[in-house]
Order: sequence, then C-alpha cells, then structure tokens
Amino acid sequence: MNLKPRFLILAAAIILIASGASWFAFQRIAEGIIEQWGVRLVETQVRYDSARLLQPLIREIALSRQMAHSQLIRRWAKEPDNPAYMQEAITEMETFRRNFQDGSYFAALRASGAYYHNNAQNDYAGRQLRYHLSPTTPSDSWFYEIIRQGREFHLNVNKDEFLGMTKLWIDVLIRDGDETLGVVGTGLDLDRFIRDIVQLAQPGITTLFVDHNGAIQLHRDLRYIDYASIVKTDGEKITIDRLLSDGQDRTFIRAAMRELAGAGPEREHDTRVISRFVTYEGKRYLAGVAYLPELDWYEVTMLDLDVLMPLHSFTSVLLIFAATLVVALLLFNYILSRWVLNPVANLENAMLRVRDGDLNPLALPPAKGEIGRLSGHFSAMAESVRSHTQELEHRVAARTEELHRLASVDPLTGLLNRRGFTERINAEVKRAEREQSRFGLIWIDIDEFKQINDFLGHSAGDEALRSVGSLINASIRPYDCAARWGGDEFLILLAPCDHDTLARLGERIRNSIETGIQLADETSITVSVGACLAGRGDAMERILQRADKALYAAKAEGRNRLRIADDPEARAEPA
Ligand SMILES: Nc1nc2c(ncn2[C@@H]2O[C@H](COP(=O)(O)OP(=O)(O)OP(=O)(O)O)[C@@H](O)[C@H]2O)c(=O)[nH]1
Repeated sequence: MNLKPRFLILAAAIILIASGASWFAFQRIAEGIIEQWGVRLVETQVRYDSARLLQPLIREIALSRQMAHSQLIRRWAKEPDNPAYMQEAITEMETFRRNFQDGSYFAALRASGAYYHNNAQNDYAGRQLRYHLSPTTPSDSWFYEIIRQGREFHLNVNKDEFLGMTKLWIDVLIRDGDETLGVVGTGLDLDRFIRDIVQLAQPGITTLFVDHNGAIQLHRDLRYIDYASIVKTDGEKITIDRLLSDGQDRTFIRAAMRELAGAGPEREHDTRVISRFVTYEGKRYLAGVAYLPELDWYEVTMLDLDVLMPLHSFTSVLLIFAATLVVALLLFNYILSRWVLNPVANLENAMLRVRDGDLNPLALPPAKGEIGRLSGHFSAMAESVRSHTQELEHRVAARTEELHRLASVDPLTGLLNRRGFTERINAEVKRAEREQSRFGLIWIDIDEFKQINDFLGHSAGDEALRSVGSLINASIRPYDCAARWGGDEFLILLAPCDHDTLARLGERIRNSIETGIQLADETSITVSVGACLAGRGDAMERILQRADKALYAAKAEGRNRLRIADDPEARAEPA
C-alpha cells in the first residue's frame, strides 16, 4: 500500500480514537454541566414551589391559630352548653369566616362532640351545628387522632363525607393549659393547590409534598395522595417510599428529611435543599428535598434532566467539534501531501528517471527538513553518476578509437595494415565511383628479402622493413596513404591520380629505396614495383589483381624495376 493511504488511514484512526475519547469527555463534561445546572435548578424550583404553597397558607394558618386562641371560643369550648357563650363564640367564628380565604370554618368541641361549620355561601347561618362526632364513626376518627397526638397544628388532606368535599384542612387545637378543648380551623380547596402548585405545566418537573411520616399530601396524580393519613396506620399510608423502587433512594429521602428537620433553615427566609439522583417511575431524576417548618411538611421536587436539558441541546457544540475534526483531517492531508508525500513522489519520479537512464540534471522542487536534505543528496548523487558516466563514455570512446586504430595499423612500421588499408581502398572505390574520379595503386615487394633474414638475421630484416616503410611514408602526399600489406609487401593508394603521377612516384620510391637504405653488410635494398590506375567501376579485388600482376611482371623481368599495368580506359580511348 502506498504511503499516502497508509498515512491517511493512520490519521483517520488517530482522529477516530481522539474523537471517541473526546466524545466520552464531552459527554462527561456535558453531564457534569447539566448536573450542576440541575442542582441549582432543583434548589430554585423547591424554594419557588414552597414559597407559592406557603404564601396562601401562612395567612390561613395564622388566622386559624388566632381563632383557636380566641377567649370567646375557648370559654365556649369549656362550657359548650352555655347559650350565651355559644352565641358569642359563633359571632366570633363568623367574623373569622369572612376573613378566611375559603369563607368557611369549622369548630369541633371535645366536651360535646359537636361539629360546627358554615361555608362561603353562609348556607348554615343560624344552624352552624352540623352534627355530632362519634369515636366509633370511622369518618370522625381524624378528630380523635388529632386530639390524641396533641400536635398543636396539623394539616390534613381529607374528604369530608358529610360535606361532600375534599379539602386541605388546617386543624388547630383549642387549648386551655394542658387541656385540649377541641379543634378549629378552615379548609382550602385542594384542587386549587394541586392545579397551582403541583400540576405544573413545566414538563420534566414533578413536585410533591409529604408529611413527617413521608405520607404523600399533595401530588399531581390524585391517586397517590394519602387522604386522611393521620388516621391510618404506617402500613396503610401511601408514602414516598412507594414511588421509589430503589432502597438506597428511599434511605436517602428519609435521611434528608431527618437532617432537614433537625437542622432547620440555614439562613433566615431561606430553605435548605438536599439533592441527589433517584430512580422514579423507572427513570433517573434529580430529587431535591426541603423542609417547610411552617407546615411540618417536606417538599420533594424531581427533575427529569433529559427533558429539561437534553444532551442534544449540545448538538451545536458537537457539530463544531465534528467540523473541527474534518478540517483537521483535511489540513493534515494537505500538510502531509505538501511536506512529505509530494516531495517523496517527486524523489521517486527522479529515481525512476535515473533508473531508466535519464541522467540529465534533475530539478527537484525545494523541500524542507529531512526530505529536503534527502532530495539534495539524491540530486548530488545523480549529478555525480551523470558526470562519471559521461567520463566513462568518453574513455570508452577513446579506447574504442584506439583499439580500432591499433586494429588497422601495422605495429612494425606504423603504416596501415591489411585491414586498415582494405577499409581505405573500399572507401576510395566508392568515392571514385561517386565522383567519377580515378585513383592509383602501387604494390611494392622487397627483392630477395628472404636472404636478408637468412644472412643478416630476422631483426635486420625487421629493421629493413621499418626503413622501407618510413621511406615510403615520407615519399607520399599527406592525403595519400601507405600500408604494409603483409611480409615484405607494401601498398600505396594515390587519390586523385593519373598515369604520369603514378609512374613518377613509383619510380621515385623505387629509386629512393635503392639509394637511401643500406643494410648491415653495406649492401642496398631493391624493390620491385607494380602499379595500376583503377578503372571506373573496378572492384577492389580487380584493382589489386591488376597491380599484383604488374608487380609479378616487374619481378619476372629481373626485379628492381617499375611496371605499370595497362590502363583499360586508355586502351579503350583509341578504339
Ligand atoms: N624479418 C622479417 N621477415 C619477414 C617478415 N615477414 C615475412 N618475412 C620474410 O620475408 C620473406 C619473404 O620472401 P618472399 O617474398 O617469398 O621472397 P623474396 O626472398 O623476397 O624473393 P622475391 O620476392 O622473389 O624477390 C620470407 O622469408 C619471410 O619469412 C617480418 O616481419 N620480418
């Protein structure tokens, strides 16, 4: 696999791993933010809900307490059968009725069991005594339980079978010292509380109120309200435990309730909130618990953070993150291509060119760092290979030329040998044919050379050959050429040439050898010379044959003489 896909796969793998880790970190951070925000929200929500609940109740509770402390009512409660006391007490209670928000009141006297009540419509004016309570009547048991518990104040959510109403009752004991004389108070429309405080239109927020036993007093789902919980045993109560499936969550709520009731508010007019995640209806909620000392109730608010602050609200962050990753990948690809892959590809191309024999100087684009240095080294190496190759080629050419020359030259005399002369004469045959010119050929053979070898020695024979060769070479023009054809035979090519030149030069050479060379025994050398003019269109063999024939004639006629072959063209002319 090429470097580029490998690098890209590596980069993609690194980015994917980094993305996974970042996504994990992002989730943790986002969840942390949501949790912190949720804790703040639950605290605010709890304070807000408790304030909204307390605001209408405080006044009603205060009025109910005033009613319980009324001297007129207390005097009547002690002597319920006293008509004067009763009349004054009813007048007092009617005054309170007009001040109560609900416009109603009740008064239950312990001594007589009489239950007095009037409503907002004043339906029971003059007949406020509605009925008598009985310890044996289950629907009246709330009264006897409140008296038994002796708690000065109590809130009770109850359905009044006789009045046909479900109300949030404010019950306050009428006391005279340690003696409990009865219970007075007012009722509030429960539906209003449920609607205004509990059934919030805000999705994801569940608010409920429980009493000190954990019995649910207010809940948006009326089925969960533990009506008349004061008269129920612990087993019968609908408590918050029933909503929480996890034992640890139940323990947390109970512990929080104990802690809050014991500690009281941290600051004046402030409500302390303890929060933790719990599982409610199978989902994870952030629960906030606060104590309302005015009511001796606890508020439990549960926030579904997935609804209030879903993770997808961080989508834009995620998109920016993803876009950053893509840009990073593209940038990495660009930088990798520019700094590494493209220079490496250029280097590879340059190497392939060198491998294929192209040694021209390579202009590699400039690169930085290690690859730049590598390119520099390669260029220097290629340049060195190129110059060495050139030098080698020059040497080979010179050597080839030298070998060719050596192959064409006779080492003893320095004249052309048979091979070299054959090339020259062939070339001359073609040139003469092309230019319609004529050339001459002289064949020289030393007379009785064998005897020189035999009597004076082989080296004297060699010396004689060298002397003849250099004398011949000195006798010819620069553009003629001479050769040692073999043994004691020499050939001269004269171009251009005519009969006179041929005769003159042949005779001159013969004469200069006879007179110019002396052997060790002070005798001279003579040569026989055969010559001919090449006819137009004559092949080399034919020309050599004619010169040889003329030489043979010179030898036959007594040696040391020149014989020129008949010129076939001269003979043809007269005809
Ligand atoms: N020293 C020496 N002798 C050579 C060389 N090449 C050939 N010879 C001798 O040259 C002689 C040539 O003799 P021939 O041409 O046959 O006869 P010749 O003695 O010259 O007699 P004619 O040609 O008839 O006058 C032979 O004895 C060869 O051995 C050489 O390079 N050096």
